[in-house]
Amino acid sequence: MISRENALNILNSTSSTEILENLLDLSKFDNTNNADNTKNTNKVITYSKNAFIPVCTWCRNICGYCTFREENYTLLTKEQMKETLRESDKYNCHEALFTFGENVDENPKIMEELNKMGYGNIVEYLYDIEDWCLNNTDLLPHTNCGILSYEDLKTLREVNASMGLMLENSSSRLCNTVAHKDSMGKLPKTRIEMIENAGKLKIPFTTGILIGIGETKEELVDSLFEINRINEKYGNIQEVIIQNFRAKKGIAMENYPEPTPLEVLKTIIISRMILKDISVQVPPNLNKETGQLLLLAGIDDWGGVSPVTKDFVNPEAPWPEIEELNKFSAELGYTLVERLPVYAKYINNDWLDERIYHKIQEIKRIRN
Ligand SMILES: O=c1nc2n(C[C@H](O)[C@H](O)[C@H](O)CO)c3cc(O)ccc3cc-2c(=O)[nH]1
Ligand SMILES: C[C@H]1O[C@@H](n2cnc3c(N)ncnc32)[C@H](O)[C@@H]1O
Ligand code: MET
Ligand code: SF4
Repeated sequence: MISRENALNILNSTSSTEILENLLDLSKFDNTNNADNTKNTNKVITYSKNAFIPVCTWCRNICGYCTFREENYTLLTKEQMKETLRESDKYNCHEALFTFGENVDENPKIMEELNKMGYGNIVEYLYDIEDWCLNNTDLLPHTNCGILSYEDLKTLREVNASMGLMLENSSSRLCNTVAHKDSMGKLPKTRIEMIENAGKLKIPFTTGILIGIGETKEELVDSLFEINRINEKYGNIQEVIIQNFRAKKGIAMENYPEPTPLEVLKTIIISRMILKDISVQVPPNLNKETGQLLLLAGIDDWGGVSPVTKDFVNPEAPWPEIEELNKFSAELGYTLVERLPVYAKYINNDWLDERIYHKIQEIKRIRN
């Protein structure tokens, strides 16, 4: 691992020689997350074929960068979700990504709708559809819905292969800025507590940082060290998403500059140097022009890509075709390999509920 000071030097560097030297240095940090540790030497880059299910678009937070949240919300019916899941099953997708607003049942209108359908809260509703998903399709649920309590995480572990929550950034200063001032759920302390609870419960976990939301370089570096600290303690972080802020019409941060390609590249370099035994993921739809350079800088995962649904968080950014991603990766000698929402090294009874473990064996039997 490098020091905080070294990481900052890399982010601050304006020398092309120095940046290229750091790229070469990456071979010393062969720390990718793969059960047999051969992923990097074998030049493998993974992705997960998924279905994006935006369960509900209301949210108790109002983040300055978000277009997902709607006051005039939609709460998907179970039938609507089943239809997407059935369709995605036909395309051999193996991940059902349930991403939605935080604590949506704090909204009394939503609670009323849930009660009418026979549910006491949103977690009961989610559990029910994820249970259906496991019984009726070959998709494995991954939930990313914001803050959940220890008890809720424990319940949802029974029906999820992995779960996720972006740390976004570890600095509470951002809670006084346009990014997070109306988002109590983005308080780093609360987010860190949930990621640690997932660790205590042995839930394979996805987290990440959102770069370009007004953080300083120090805050960016500290966020990566914080994620690594949690993983050293619990070993539950399977991957870190380096998500680049995208400016869009209608958000409070509409006129904020997006991170430059070089900022993203340097962030990937230091991520590889700081994060030990953790995959580094970059969404290909947010890095269409520069994705290949990020592969050069050591990313080893493209994240979820869907042949059926759009990215509801970034709906203006279409997914590349898997064939295109394949060509894109092959040009640098990388083989594109599909993975499940849970990484290989966590596929055992210690990290997965018995039912999920069995389902994965079943899926593997069908595929092989
Ligand atoms: O399509 C998307 N998928 C997103 N994903 C999906 C992700 O790429 C995959 O679900 C994971 O790699 C698990 O396979 C997230 C998952 C998380 O746990 C946390 C945050 C994200 C963010 C996004 C996102 O903005 N868009
Ligand atoms: C699902 C994840 O998507 C990210 N997210 C939300 N809005 C944007 C945006 N404008 N650009 C890039 N990423 C965004 C946040 O990090 C959230 O946690
Ligand atoms: N609302 C959750 C969060 O920001 C899930 C992703 S954004 C739609 O953590
Ligand atoms: S990013 Fe997530 S928490 Fe923030 S407003 Fe959007 S849905 Fe809510």
